[in-house]
Amino acid sequence: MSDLIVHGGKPLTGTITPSGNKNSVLPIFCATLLTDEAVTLRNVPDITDLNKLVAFFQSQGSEISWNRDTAEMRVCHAGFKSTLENDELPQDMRSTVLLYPALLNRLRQIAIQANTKGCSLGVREIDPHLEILSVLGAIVNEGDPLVIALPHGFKGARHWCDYMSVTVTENFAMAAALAEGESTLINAASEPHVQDLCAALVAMGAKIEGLGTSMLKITGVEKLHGADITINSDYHEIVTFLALGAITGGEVRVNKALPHHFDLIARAFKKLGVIIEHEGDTVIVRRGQKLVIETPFTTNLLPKIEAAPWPYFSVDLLPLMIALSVRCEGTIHFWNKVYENGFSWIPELAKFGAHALVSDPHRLVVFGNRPLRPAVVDSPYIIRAAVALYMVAAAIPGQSVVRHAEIIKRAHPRFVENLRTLGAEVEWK
Ligand SMILES: CC(=O)N[C@H]1[C@@H](OP(=O)(O)OP(=O)(O)OC[C@H]2O[C@@H](n3ccc(=O)[nH]c3=O)[C@H](O)[C@@H]2O)O[C@H](CO)[C@@H](O)[C@@H]1O
Ligand SMILES: C=C(OP(=O)(O)O)C(=O)O
Repeated sequence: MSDLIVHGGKPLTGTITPSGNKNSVLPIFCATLLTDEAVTLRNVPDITDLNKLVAFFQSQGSEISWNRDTAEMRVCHAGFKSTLENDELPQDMRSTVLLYPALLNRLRQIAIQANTKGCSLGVREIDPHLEILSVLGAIVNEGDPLVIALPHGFKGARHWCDYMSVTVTENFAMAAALAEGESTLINAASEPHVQDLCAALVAMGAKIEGLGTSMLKITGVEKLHGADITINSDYHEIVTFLALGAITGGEVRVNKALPHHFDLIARAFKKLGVIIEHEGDTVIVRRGQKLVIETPFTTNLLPKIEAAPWPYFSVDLLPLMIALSVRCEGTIHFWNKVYENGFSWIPELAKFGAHALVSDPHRLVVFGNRPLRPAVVDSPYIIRAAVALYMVAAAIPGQSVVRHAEIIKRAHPRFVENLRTLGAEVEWK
């Protein structure tokens, strides 16, 4: 059941309620291990990454009750064992790194693989994580596996990151929340999910200033406590359904959006001719958008969408814009300032008849509106590349197949069910 069988060419129309953001729920779920008190989580998405972490915590003695129908979960780690049952932490997901601060706090020593895999967008570095853990008092012993020890607990410190890393910032916040003294992180990431984690830590009793900025100041507290936390909607999923409406010519409404996330996202859509509207917390793409790439006033400038750490346009949303541009009249340049392997899947687009040139590992030019045909394509291990390939298939009359698309389940529960409510003909096989 890993391939998507797609009968495309129909305008997708209807209303979607998005699920909780994977990149918010995973760090928040890992942060629950920082307390022995019960934490309630709401709007919890039933995704494979989270299920792996749940299985890991349960094998360690944590009590977890998860009502998947109401998306509510209660977590209590009072019974968490003092040694690890299994040498291996959950695999094939970047968020495994987010277990380090709480595990070190509880166990004082962990062994980890230097090669933690997330999406195959590029080298997923471990060094900046080891660096912040060391700065905050941990000792890293070379070897395979690497052994990290925390003999005396985390100690507050000041650190300036090489670059704004999402999970490094999240790990710093979790470790510093229970460190002795004050900590400062400069060049911190500020993605909505980083802000969500910091807000969740504050709800658990942490003292954090600078949420949403590039400098976090954290005063360590002795203990964190239980809390009731609602996971925010997944803006990646919201953009996915809006982009699907636009590429198929249908009208899609997505509710429960946070409008303040959408200024730059709406600008990116507009560069592709698509107008995004808001009615309260509902975001709308109207039927029959004219997919034409906006012409800049500056002569001899190729229109571009560039992705970098927030508040730039999000790199995880770039594949969705690339897919949309394939149906647009005109030529556009995409610049992925983050990952060196983010365009590895572009040759698959050519199988549909699309014309796209990867000019270097970070830059792509799409020559839009070429005649398209159904195709059988292979998804890489990149969530939104699989979604992007589906988007193009959904826009082309006839049967296409997106092989190995099951990676979508890492982030988007009920993906196919949601598509069917919009009138899509699609199934897992
Ligand atoms: C679980 C989770 O939250 N995963 C997200 C998190 O991964 P993650 O936290 O792993 O991503 P990072 O922010 O660390 O960036 C990924 C890689 O990009 C490179 N890099 C990044 C920024 C930069 O200015 N310079 C640079 O070189 C580094 O090699 C880095 O290892 O953030 C990524 C970037 O938004 C998203 O794609 C992932 O979905
Ligand atoms: C890259 C992603 O996730 P991860 O960092 O977990 O691989 C993603 O969600 O697109």
